[in-house]
Amino acid sequence: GFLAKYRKQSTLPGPRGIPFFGNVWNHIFRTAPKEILPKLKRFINKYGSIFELRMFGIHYVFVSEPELVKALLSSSTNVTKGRFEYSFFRPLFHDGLIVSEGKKWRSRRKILEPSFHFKILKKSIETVSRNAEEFVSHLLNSGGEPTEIEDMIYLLTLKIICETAMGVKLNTKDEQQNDYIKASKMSHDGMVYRFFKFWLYPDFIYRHCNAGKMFFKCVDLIHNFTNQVIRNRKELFIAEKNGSNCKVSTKKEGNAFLDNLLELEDSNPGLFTESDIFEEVNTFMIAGHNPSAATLNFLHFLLANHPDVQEKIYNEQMEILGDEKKIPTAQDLQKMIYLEMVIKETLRLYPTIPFQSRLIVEDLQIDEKIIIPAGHNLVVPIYFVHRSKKHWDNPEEFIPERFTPGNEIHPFSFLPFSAGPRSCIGQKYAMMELKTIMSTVLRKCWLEPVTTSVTPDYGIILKPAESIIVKAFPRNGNQ
Ligand code: HEM
Repeated sequence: GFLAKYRKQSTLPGPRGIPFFGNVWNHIFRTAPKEILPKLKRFINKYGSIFELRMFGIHYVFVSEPELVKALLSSSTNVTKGRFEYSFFRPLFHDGLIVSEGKKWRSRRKILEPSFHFKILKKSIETVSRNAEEFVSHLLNSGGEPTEIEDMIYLLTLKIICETAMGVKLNTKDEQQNDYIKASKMSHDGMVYRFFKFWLYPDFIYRHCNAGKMFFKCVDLIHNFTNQVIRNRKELFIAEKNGSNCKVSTKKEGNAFLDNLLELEDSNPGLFTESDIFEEVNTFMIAGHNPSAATLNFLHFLLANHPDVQEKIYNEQMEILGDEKKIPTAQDLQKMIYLEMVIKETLRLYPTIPFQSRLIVEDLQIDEKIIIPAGHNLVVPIYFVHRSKKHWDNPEEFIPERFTPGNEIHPFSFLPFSAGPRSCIGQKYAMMELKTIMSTVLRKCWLEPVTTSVTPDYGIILKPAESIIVKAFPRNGNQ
């Protein structure tokens, strides 16, 4: 009977606001984007693990205590994304898995999940390895000179997702893929920019201003590239199908993601359409290359600055694989315990998706006293959950040993892939990809730092404010 239902006249702590604009206007909108993370940190320090920001009657409840986060992310009903801020995503993602809701999301998730089954992922290791080797030779071509790695890394992960999931090999010399990567980054920055400029919220205004025009130009470029990938694969798919009387699916075991969708279209005419294929291929091409690339960027930075960790990974690699050329098998990847600890520690310090939000569709009791009413948004600031002093010793430091198997870690204090029903569908894929790439890079290269410190920048994808520059030397060459 003591449950004090938290109503619109909030009893939750938070900075003071003004009517209509709430407290977002003076505390967030008027803050430079690079000051947002420090500001949110001050709020958490001041108001604790649950506080509220409000604007235009929309409530954002920030929850950073793992037990409370658990109530949210384990919920099977609160799986809808924050409707307002995710509406900025729609022109880019349409109604793909990242933003879809309700029945559509549930059925799509079920259809798409088997494409990321372990059996399928196993088949991608070789492709990932081959692309990683090409990346290593570019890196080593620099002859030990300071090299900015971000562009090379984005191209690497884009090529990997296109080849493994879409069955389309990109032409290295083709400028279009670089334009795609640039447009994809700019569209993300564009969405963040819009969020801070409330007068750009109405679509009819946004479409006519320079920022909006630039955003839609990027979206067009991205969509054209996606369509080209689909066309390329579809031509092959049709040719294969016409070449034999049997269905394509019976010929190949463990098809790539796009082949599965083409089969669905083929066997359910009218029910699974071209536009259904487009929205998911487009979604998976973006989500499948962007956070992995951002993570690899941070990984190279951390490893260049921690030679002891690099050496330990190298030793583990040699123990498992024996030499620098061997392509790892799925079992080999499973044995790379220390490398996995390093990847996890990188994702703890730099969770490349730093915030998640959910729309509460059914009143949610998150502890004995507090019920968040339907209609509010809950935001999990993962970046701060990962740096909480309560749950991590020396949280600001890079200590892979904290992930030694057997160490006790609250499962909801480490959420780089989120958790529960709406967690990352590509989590296993990403770990396979990151391990395979780092195994290839570190067996062949020794990294030294040029960039020695970074400041993470607020964004949909967490990125360093500075360019990451390293020097790469061959491991068994003239070091
Ligand atoms: C290090 C790499 C990655 C990280 C850190 C990451 C992180 C995340 C997180 C935190 C979410 C939940 C987002 C939210 O709640 O708003 C998510 C969702 C998603 N991720 Fe990943 N991801 C990674 C790689 C991938 C890859 C490789 C793919 C595809 C192959 C992928 C596809 C998706 C999709 C489609 C969703 C939406 C799932 C749904 O709503 O049902 N991600 N990811």
